[in-house]
Amino acid sequence: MKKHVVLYKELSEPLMQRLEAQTHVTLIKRLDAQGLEQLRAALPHAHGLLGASLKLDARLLDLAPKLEAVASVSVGVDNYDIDYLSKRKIQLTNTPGVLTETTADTGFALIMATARRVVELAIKVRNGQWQKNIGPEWFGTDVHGKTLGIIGMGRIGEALAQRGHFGFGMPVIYHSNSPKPAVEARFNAQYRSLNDLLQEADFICLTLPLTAQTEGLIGAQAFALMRPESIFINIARGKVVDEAAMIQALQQGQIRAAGLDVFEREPLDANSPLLHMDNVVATPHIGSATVETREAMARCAVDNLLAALAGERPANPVN
Ligand SMILES: NC(=O)C1=CN([C@@H]2O[C@H](COP(=O)(O)OP(=O)(O)OC[C@H]3O[C@@H](n4cnc5c(N)ncnc54)[C@H](O)[C@@H]3O)[C@@H](O)[C@H]2O)C=CC1
Ligand SMILES: O=C(O)C(=O)CO
Repeated sequence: MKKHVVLYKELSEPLMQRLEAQTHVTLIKRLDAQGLEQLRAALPHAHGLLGASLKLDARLLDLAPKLEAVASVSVGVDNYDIDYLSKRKIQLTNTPGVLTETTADTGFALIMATARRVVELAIKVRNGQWQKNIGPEWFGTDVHGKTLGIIGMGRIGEALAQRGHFGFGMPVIYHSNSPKPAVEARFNAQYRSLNDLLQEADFICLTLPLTAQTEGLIGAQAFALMRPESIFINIARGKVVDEAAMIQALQQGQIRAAGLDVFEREPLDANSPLLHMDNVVATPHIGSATVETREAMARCAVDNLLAALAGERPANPVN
């Protein structure tokens, strides 16, 4: 008998065909109010779930007594109650690795955009404000040769270090759970305490997961340690940062600029002060959002789900 899978993310035709060949699929196209209703109605029959961007807590999981596996189309797993999934012996999987390079590209795009004021100045050109040779008031700051600070030296942190070290001649300093000698050797990187990194780095980049330990890690005290010429980049998760403290740091000139792909609440509120600051580049959580990478992530999630439902060990177990 085929098992029942609930998808809350659309898949490409080839992946859909693969999944449908082996399982009964219920597709929920959008997680709006109606989609959530459909999800609740489908959960009692579900053996497998596949999707992203849904807070999957005990309340929802309790609607799914037959659930065996959840395949997240993401590397971050902060949306899942992992302890409860484990207690219920439900296999959670994620998609590490396949999105690493693309997400590091996004990080570097934010570094370049903030340092060279790409978005702010492109808007001025579009608005007809470029009417004479530009002066220092439109100058940016160099990226090459500046100190790159990475908080969370994992897969994406390393890919960022690679770009900074080999591509831009940047000295790399990092803070992580523990020192990483192989990374230090490869990128001539140096370990720092969190506070030392915040004081020393020209670019402070977050590439660590959202966990109970990292929630709110970068707050008012952390921004107070940064320098007025520092640029803050967040491609990790919004809740690692105290957003109100970050807004205050930007308003008071405690830091030069911020490049933000993730926010405390997503989508970002249209009234957020961040949207009225020339020195903020805000993107809509596009870290892994390329055609190629999103397909690779979906393929990885389908592989994981089918393996788990077949009683095999999936390639990317989380619990
Ligand atoms: N903006 C976006 O679209 C994307 C965001 N992400 C986020 O990036 C995160 C990192 O992804 P990967 O590099 O693949 O994960 P990873 O597990 O390879 O790296 C995370 C690193 O952070 C370190 N870390 C964990 N807790 C820490 C703490 N309390 N203090 C210091 N370091 C700590 C770990 O030791 C590890 O080295 C994901 O969990 C996800 O939240 C990932 C992909 C796309
Ligand atoms: O994979 C993740 O964790 C993301 O944030 C989206 O790619």
